[in-house]
Amino acid sequence: MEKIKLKVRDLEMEYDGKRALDKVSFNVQDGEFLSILGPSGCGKTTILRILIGLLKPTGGTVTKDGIDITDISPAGRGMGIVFQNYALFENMTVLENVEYALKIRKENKANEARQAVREKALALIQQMDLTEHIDKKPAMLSGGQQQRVAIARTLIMNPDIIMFDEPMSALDVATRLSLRKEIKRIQAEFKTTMIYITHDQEEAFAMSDRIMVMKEAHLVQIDTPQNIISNPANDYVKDFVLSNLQAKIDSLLKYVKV
Ligand SMILES: Nc1ncnc2c1ncn2[C@@H]1O[C@H](COP(=O)(O)OP(=O)(O)OP(=O)(O)O)[C@@H](O)[C@H]1O
Repeated sequence: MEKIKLKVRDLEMEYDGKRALDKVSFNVQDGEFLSILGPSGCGKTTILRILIGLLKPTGGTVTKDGIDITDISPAGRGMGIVFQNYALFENMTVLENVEYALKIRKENKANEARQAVREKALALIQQMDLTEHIDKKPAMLSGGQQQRVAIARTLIMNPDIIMFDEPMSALDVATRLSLRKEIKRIQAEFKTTMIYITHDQEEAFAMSDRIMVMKEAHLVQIDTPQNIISNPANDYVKDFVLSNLQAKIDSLLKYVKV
């Protein structure tokens, strides 16, 4: 039976009297890949910052595994986040970046714990295909490699939910495609619940179990990619989601010989 991982109810956010979220409610299933899709300024990042605990909502609740976490600090939520700009420590090597958070947590423990942290970091670095770059600083890596370091650094904390805030927007097309596969592989292997913010329709349709479409502080539709295509909630969904995909299909069809 499906289990609800996150329950979001009537989420509201106001910045200086301006509404950025208006009564947004949705569930995220355990192990699900949910994309939040919408144009710039519709409230995607605001939702993510509230879910992870960096921002306190002006109204509504967030429940994880049946426990109200609305007022719990980010560190106590067991969630990880991967940012658009990687947010790596520039003065640290790949290994130091990946180890950092877990090392801090276990700082006062025995050498044995430190050894365990090292082993876990090495295993993740290998899994993310970064072994040859282990002693390099972020500036010496490509954008895709830096994003893989950022993902390894998140995974070392064993989060049961990982949020991605437009993680591919600075990357070229080929790197995006390989990182998409990598993220889906991690999801399958670790059974992690993933919430993925994007304004790229194709990315959302290629990766998601369900897509949540937003417009101007409101949730417009949340459903599987198939159902959004076959049954868009309104003209906005049809235009924003589908016409953009159609434009891509049309441009590809030019290359098809009939
Ligand atoms: N700290 C803030 N102070 C004031 N207004 C803010 C703040 N953060 C966001 N907003 C406003 O709230 C609305 C939603 O912003 P948000 O960043 O959540 O949108 P978004 O969908 O993530 O956009 P983008 O795709 O451009 O990142 C926007 O109108 C934005 O200008």
